[in-house]
Amino acid sequence: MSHLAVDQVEEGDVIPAVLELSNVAVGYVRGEPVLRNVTISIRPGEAVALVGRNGTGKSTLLRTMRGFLAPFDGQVTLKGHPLQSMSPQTLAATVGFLSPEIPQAHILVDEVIELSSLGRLKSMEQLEASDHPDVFPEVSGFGARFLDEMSSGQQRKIMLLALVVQWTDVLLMDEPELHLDLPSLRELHGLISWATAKGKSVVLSTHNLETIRVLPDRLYVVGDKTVREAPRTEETVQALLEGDEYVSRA
Ligand SMILES: Nc1ncnc2c1ncn2[C@@H]1O[C@H](COP(=O)(O)OP(=O)(O)OP(=O)(O)O)[C@@H](O)[C@H]1O
Repeated sequence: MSHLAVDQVEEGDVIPAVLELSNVAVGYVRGEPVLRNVTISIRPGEAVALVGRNGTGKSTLLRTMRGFLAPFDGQVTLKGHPLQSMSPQTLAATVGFLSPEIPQAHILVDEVIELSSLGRLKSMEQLEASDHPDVFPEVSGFGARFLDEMSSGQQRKIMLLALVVQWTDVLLMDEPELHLDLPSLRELHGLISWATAKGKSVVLSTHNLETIRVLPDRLYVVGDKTVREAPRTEETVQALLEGDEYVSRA
């Protein structure tokens, strides 16, 4: 199934979802799902944020979207195909995943870029010379540095660039703001907007107020063992600040 490029879409067109969850129940112990009745549709070129209190299931949902966790019930489809039937190679080539943990690998940044881009780019220098999001300039000269000899924020920036160079249709980010300083938060938003402008879909979990207020096209609140879409309004933000899991529907 092919997808329309974002600039080919006209008003009234029905844009096929790139990633769909239908009535999904998922968790770690059968019979005790963390989430149930989850129905979500992610379209090309949109940024979607998952918000909600600690332990409600945002990471669980992202892991399900990446195929790391199989649903107990319901179905996840990627570009119209059941995700569970896809090969690990196809899945990895279609859905990228940024984990909140930083890999403690003694590996050069140039190697991270080369491995992540499957050899398309050999170095940070080649990344800089290619079509790329113009962000995080302070790590641009870090090609010959080791990942595990950098600060947490610097590592996070490299991993964000590594996610982008995978060139997947879907980018999943579990709390991408972790360790970033305040100016870098704006750059993260720039990186995500760059990706969505290229037709990529971004799904991220976040506890960051600025991200929630300015970034996502759509917002899903995770709570009460399920997921609800909510409008990106100040009213929703206030409800989230008060810990109200019954945030009104969009
Ligand atoms: N590997 C695991 N095995 C068993 N239970 C788990 C595992 N990982 C998470 N859980 C449980 O699943 C529930 C949801 O956890 P999850 O990490 O998805 O929450 P979250 O919304 O991402 O939280 P946070 O905002 O704190 O990152 C929690 O009750 C948690 O204890």
